[in-house]
Amino acid sequence: MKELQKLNKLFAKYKWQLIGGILVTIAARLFSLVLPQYVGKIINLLNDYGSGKITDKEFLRSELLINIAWIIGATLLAAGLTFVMRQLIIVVSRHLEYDLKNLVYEQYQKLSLGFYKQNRTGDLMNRISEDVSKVRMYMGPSIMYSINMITLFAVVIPRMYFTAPTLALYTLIPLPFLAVAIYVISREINKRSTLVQQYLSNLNTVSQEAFSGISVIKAYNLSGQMFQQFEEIANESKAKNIDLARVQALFFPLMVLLIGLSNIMVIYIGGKQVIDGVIDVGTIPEFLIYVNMLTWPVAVVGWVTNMIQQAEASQKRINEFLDIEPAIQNLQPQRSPVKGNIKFDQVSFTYDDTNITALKEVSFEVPAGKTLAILGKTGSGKSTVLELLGRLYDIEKGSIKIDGTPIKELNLEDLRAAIGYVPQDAFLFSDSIKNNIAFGKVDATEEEIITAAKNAAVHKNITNFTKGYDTVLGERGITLSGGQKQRVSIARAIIKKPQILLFDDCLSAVDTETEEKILSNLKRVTKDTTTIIVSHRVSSAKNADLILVLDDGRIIEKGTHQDLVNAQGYYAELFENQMLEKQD
Ligand SMILES: Nc1ncnc2c1ncn2[C@@H]1O[C@H](COP(=O)(O)OP(=O)(O)OP(=O)(O)O)[C@@H](O)[C@H]1O
Repeated sequence: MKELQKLNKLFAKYKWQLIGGILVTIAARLFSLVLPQYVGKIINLLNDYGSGKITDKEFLRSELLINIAWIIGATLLAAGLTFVMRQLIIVVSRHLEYDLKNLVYEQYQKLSLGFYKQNRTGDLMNRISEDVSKVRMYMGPSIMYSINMITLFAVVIPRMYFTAPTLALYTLIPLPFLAVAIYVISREINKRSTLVQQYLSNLNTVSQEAFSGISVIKAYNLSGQMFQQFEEIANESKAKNIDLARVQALFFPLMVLLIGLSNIMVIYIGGKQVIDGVIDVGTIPEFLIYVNMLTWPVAVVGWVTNMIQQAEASQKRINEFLDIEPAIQNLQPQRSPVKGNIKFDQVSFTYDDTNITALKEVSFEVPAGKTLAILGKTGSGKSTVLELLGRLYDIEKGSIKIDGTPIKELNLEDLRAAIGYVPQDAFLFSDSIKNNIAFGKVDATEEEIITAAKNAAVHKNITNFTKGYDTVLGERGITLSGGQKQRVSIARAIIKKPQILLFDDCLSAVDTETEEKILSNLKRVTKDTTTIIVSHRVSSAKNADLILVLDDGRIIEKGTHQDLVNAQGYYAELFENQMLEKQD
């Protein structure tokens, strides 16, 4: 139960509802005890009438009516209270589930990119859905059934014992066996359902990948092979489901068998005691009802024990993530406005997971409002410079300052709010184009959205779609071309009017003419914005105030376009080649 203790903080928030739920459960159980006693009384009355002890029919009728009224009244009350009990405890467990999901989601958002590299998305999804659901079973149903069971035992067993001690003993003998049997079976059911779940998630992964990559599968004529792979997993999944069904099929027959045994004990031992005059005949139906009332709670002992064990295991997995200290922390509670002067001083950076040193002693400065272009071969560290500026990773060596302050000392929210980042692989949500652009500025007006799209040279493309800005993208919508995606992503960054704009090779999929148009628009609308353009093309870099050429994490050339052309190095060669390509 150590892991589950973490939930106590959440429980505290709903303590009054929970205490209310417990009291209502106890009351509901007490009222449900009226039925067996009054059924016993009715049978005794009828027995007395049959044996001639009662002769007054009117008296018998009114007595029966009174007893039946008691039964109806108490049963209705017990039913009403059971409803309130579920409303309180189960509803609280849904609130707790919601709180726990939010807690995990909030933590996920705080965790760094490094965390996401180390953990698979499927695992993150599982912990926030499957595991949280299992913990909810502990927070709601197990608590409710446990209280129910304890109250019922505390009241029914003494009552049985005082009414007929020997009969009580014989009746109760099969019940512990039932508890153990249910425990064993439900443990087996859980083991097998976990396997079924695993196969189901394999099936989902295979089908999802197949559907996402349907164009590649068709182009390479791999449909048959993919189907075979699917069929193999589907067959294994079917086998696991049959295994599960086999054990599940044992659950109810076993319960019926053990209840049957208890019932036979009541009738056999009870019948003998009635003949010997130890108990009256009404005790037999009274006990039969008790046995049936106790069966489910007894079975629940095994079931709940299992549920708690599973919740403990799930909470352990959730705690593993909740206990991770986010690698990137906000160390500055005060607001820190950003102007945009960027200075890298001897910055070196190694990615933890690959151990690749992506940047080696990199130093440069970009005054606020100026433009820097970074060129270099693939893998030379260009994107890393941008990621470090947004504090997606923290550096160990050197310093990165904005407006003279080390970025770690800036308020993290303000820093990120000041940055408009267009990543290499533009990610667009399955939503309208309008909302995808407004993602950069939630309260953007229609006019702002259109202006941003015009500046990103994508307005015309958008208006050509029948639904214009309301066109839905992604799975249920249209697929944009690579270049259109990049430009929508640029519109999203510039609508934010940030102090710093970071473009990671985001003009690679547009033709040079459109590239020129976007760059000149950017120059106009972002004249006070510090801009860093990462590119493979000289055309994107040539007008920058400063150009860096990176090679294997080091700066090998640095200067203006003219400086670097004169230097006759990598940049000059690239420039010449690209000029030649243009002429071809
Ligand atoms: N998240 C990461 N985890 C581990 N290693 C990484 C990560 N991102 C990049 N690297 C490694 O760091 C080095 C620099 O990568 P980076 O993406 O900065 O290069 P780049 O110059 O932007 O390349 P490209 O032009 O192909 O985009 C590469 O060797 C890359 O494999």
